[in-house]
Amino acid sequence: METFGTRLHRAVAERGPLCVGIDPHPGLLARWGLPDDVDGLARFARTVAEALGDRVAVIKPQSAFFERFGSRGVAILESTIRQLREAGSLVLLDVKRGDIGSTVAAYASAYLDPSSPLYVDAVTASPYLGVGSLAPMFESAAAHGGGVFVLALTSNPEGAQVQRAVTSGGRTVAQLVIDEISQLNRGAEPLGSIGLVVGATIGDTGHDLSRVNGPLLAPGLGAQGATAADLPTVFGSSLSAVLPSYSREVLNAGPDADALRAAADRAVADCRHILAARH
Ligand SMILES: O=c1ccn([C@@H]2O[C@H](COP(=O)(O)O)[C@@H](O)[C@H]2O)c(=O)[nH]1
Repeated sequence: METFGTRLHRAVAERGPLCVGIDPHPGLLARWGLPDDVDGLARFARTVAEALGDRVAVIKPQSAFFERFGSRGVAILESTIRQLREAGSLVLLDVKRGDIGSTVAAYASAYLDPSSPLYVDAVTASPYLGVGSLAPMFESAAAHGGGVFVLALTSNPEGAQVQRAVTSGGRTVAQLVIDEISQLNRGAEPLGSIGLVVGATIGDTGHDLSRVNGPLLAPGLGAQGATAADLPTVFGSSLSAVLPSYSREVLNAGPDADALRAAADRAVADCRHILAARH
């Protein structure tokens, strides 16, 4: 079975280095002329999947915007995931789950087991109950060719308070997370399947990402103020592993499918140019 790292490496080679988020904010629904209800959600998600599912490497539905409509919203999330997978994009579900290990095992069944209705290629996970508590997700990912992106240095300004706190061993919390994930990816070719989330907004991280050997998801581009030109400062010599992620910047171009495609094409061109320059 192919690993997620291998599948991601191929998808990026074929479609370009880009992740587009599906974040149906109430303001975006209004901008698209859609009602802020389940029907509006369904039309929004279907439009993005139809426009981008066959051309963007990774699509990242933000679970919160589906969950806010309860079980009907989750049903739309399920059908959106199916539609995206059928169209050929890898689906990264942004759920940022984390808990004690026995509960993480249930999250692993929900998202990384192919028999689940919410089965996706990869999920985001929070390490703040200890990186080891996420082991059931890592094991399930390994068993089924899935991936996990663990929060390390997030794009929001509040994150630093926790992530840059210094542990008893002298490393920051973020560096501890980075080092543990680096261990999990050791020796993987062409890329490990356990990634990290590192915001494109944060400037020079002051952290060592050189041994991660896994994908580095970079949210914060566009609406949060970062641009592709910021990526070299943030990622330095690890630039080749970066998966740039945009949500509102691309979604603002909708609902016209051609305009959505053009916005995604612009984003991928900007990123490809910057990432290629530093290889
Ligand atoms: O550090 C992080 C981790 C996750 N996110 C998520 O990414 C998108 C960003 O949306 P934009 O519209 O491109 O700002 C959103 O779903 C966040 O929850 C992040 O921004 N930062």
